[in-house]
Amino acid sequence: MEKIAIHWFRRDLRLEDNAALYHALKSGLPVLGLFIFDRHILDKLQDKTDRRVNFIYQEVKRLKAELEKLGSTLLVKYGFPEEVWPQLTEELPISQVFANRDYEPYAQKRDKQIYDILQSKGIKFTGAKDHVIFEKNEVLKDNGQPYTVYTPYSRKWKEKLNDFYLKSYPTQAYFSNFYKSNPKPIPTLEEMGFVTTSYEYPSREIPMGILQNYHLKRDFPATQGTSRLSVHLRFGTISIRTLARLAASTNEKYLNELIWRDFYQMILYHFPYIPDKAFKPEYDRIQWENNEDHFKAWCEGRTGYPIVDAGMSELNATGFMHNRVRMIVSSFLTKHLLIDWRWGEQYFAAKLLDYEMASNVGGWQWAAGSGNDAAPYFRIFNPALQTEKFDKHLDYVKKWVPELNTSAYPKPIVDHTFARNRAIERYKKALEQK
Ligand SMILES: Cc1cc2nc3c(=O)[nH]c(=O)nc-3n(C[C@H](O)[C@H](O)[C@H](O)COP(=O)(O)OP(=O)(O)OC[C@H]3O[C@@H](n4cnc5c(N)ncnc54)[C@H](O)[C@@H]3O)c2cc1C
Repeated sequence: MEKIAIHWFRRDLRLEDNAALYHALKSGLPVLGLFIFDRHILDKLQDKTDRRVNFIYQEVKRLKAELEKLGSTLLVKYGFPEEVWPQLTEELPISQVFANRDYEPYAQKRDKQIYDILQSKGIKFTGAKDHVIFEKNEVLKDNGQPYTVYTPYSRKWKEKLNDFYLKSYPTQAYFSNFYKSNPKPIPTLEEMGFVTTSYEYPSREIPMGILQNYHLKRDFPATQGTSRLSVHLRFGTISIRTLARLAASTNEKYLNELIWRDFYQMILYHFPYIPDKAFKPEYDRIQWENNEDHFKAWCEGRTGYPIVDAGMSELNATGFMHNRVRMIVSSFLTKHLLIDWRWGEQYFAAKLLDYEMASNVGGWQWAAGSGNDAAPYFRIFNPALQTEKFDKHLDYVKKWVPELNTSAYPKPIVDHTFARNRAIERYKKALEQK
């Protein structure tokens, strides 16, 4: 059998404008696509109807069908990558492997392990940048250190941006280089321990009208003012280059949000301890209340604070929550309830369709005040004022909390003024400790 190259799809579930796939297709070797349902990740998911798994499954099937139309196929495996790869190298004449880089700590460890396995068999493993516009050390301070504050980072990011970084990889021109194969079987979701659910995922189309008016509407959760593309950026079902190119020519505010995404990816890469520890260590001295009843009420949307409950109810029902409301509920958990931000981060990790470790940890540490460029600890969102400003007519609240103004709706679990003062005192005490 002739030598082949493998393109290992991970968070880049598309054929068009895909960096590593482009390099694979130009390698001169026939290219076979591979996707591994990774048991290190799947085994930890408790909800067997998990929306993310269903989403990935649907997209993997789409990718497989697209490849089969081109006379190729997608190999789909279920297992532990460090066991799947040695097996594949026995079964197939692999000479090179291509994949796009992933900056999460687990992925970095996994890729190093696979790199070593492949190297021991004389197989080259080539990585490419695809998930972000600028990665790792591409945007650094003048002294060579990573930025930890967003504003100067974004300034430098914009200075560095040019057409080269936004250009699409024209993979289509090389589609004839896919390895010719009959269709291969794919394990069912049920065989992998999950249940197939029907759920309508946000569209993969880029909503140009929303991008144009983004700066005016993005903060109002009752309106469709944001793009809802987060799940597609997370799994690479759209290309960040395509989106950033459109953003750069349409709406700077929208581009700024994409820069936040790059920023948090870069922060996680340079500071891989932040999923577990405060970026600013003194914040790990805070004495959290960690009241389990309060945490349960927050998770279930029964805090008696309508905007908080609406957000949690939207999250539980759909796997999505509007950014403004994410900010309010995370501030409420960490400040009003004095519950460790890691509890909230974990809850979001279990529920969010667009869960992305870098952005989620970044968002939570921002809310808790412990992050690299966080809200000052004494800035405590007032849920009532936030509602007045961003959901004046209670359209969002009423949609998600229909029991509002009935006897079924709970009384507030903490008093706002009491909670605010308690948080300021508690934070101050921790930060003043030597
Ligand atoms: C506590 C907290 C947790 C969060 N967890 C996640 C998460 O797990 N995954 C995630 O993708 N985003 C997260 N965010 C950021 C943000 O809320 C979502 O990206 C956004 O709500 C997704 O909706 P959208 O696609 O309509 O966003 P839009 O407003 O249309 O923004 C476009 C894209 O920009 C990126 N983006 C926007 N805001 C941010 C931000 N603050 N940080 C990083 N990227 C951003 C996203 O990729 C988003 O899809 C979190 C924010 C907070 C405050």
